[in-house]
Amino acid sequence: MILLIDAGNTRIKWRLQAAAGGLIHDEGAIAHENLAPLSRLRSTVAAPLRVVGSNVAGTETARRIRDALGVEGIEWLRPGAQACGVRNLYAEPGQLGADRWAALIGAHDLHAGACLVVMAGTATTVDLLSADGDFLGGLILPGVELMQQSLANGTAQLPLAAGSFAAQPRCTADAIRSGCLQAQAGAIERMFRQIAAQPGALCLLGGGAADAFADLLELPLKRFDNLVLHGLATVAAQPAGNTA
Ligand SMILES: Nc1ncnc2c1ncn2[C@@H]1O[C@H](COP(=O)(O)OP(=O)(O)O)[C@@H](O)[C@H]1O
Ligand SMILES: CC(C)(COP(=O)(O)O)[C@@H](O)C(=O)NCCC(=O)O
Ligand SMILES: [K+]
Repeated sequence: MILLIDAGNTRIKWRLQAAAGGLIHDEGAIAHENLAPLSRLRSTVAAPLRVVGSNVAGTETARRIRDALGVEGIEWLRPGAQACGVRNLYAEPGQLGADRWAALIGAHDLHAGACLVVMAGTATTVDLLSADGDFLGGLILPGVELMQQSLANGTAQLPLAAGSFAAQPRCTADAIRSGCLQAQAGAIERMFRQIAAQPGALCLLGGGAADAFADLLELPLKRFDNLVLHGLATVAAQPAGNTA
């Protein structure tokens, strides 16, 4: 059995499957505060269990996950210069978030053409992947919630209110919500222009906040909620994956 773990800044997503490319037994998402579901999971799985993960939530999180699972050897993905047909063109490949790296590997495995890999999580990342597997570069934006919070935190008059999207917002709450959603959608559409002319160019969208603006996007779009986990499975299926 293999357990795949995507530890993000808001939540920890996990998937238990028979083998790297095998049948999915169970999956879920949990808050950082309560890792008990991972301990329960471990106790229901007959050993041996291989654990492969990506973590952008810090070393303390890695330690807590290890303790909750009661395993020593978690194979954490380390972004490098290349893996599974994807080449990392970051000036310092190791600086790239492990979740972005896994998602790019997952995207390249799923889609033959150029794609824009968008993950709407705590932050929103918008990453360009060429048809031949080059990660060309990408954006990091505050996620939808962080954008709204930053306005409430940084101003006297703006509340953290539940607004709705409007093309022409006419109240403060709607203006905030619409501004944050348009910022996300606009950044994504502008990045997509760089690959739009290529045959089969596609935007792959995932992450917990994707529903908030998916409908606004005017581009070829495919929702894929577990791109990071799919990428981790792709890495795990390699004879010598780029994990440590
Ligand atoms: N049940 C939920 N719990 C937490 N966040 C959620 C939930 N549903 C939607 N969200 C949104 O999804 C974001 C977290 O998405 P996720 O992909 O798990 O992020 P990360 O990988 O950064 O942990 C939150 O910022 C929030 O906007
Ligand atoms: C950009 C991120 C904060 C996104 O994290 P998330 O929203 O998934 O929790 C994460 O991928 C990260 O810490 N990256 C390291 C810096 C980089 O990718 O350039
Ligand atoms: K993530």
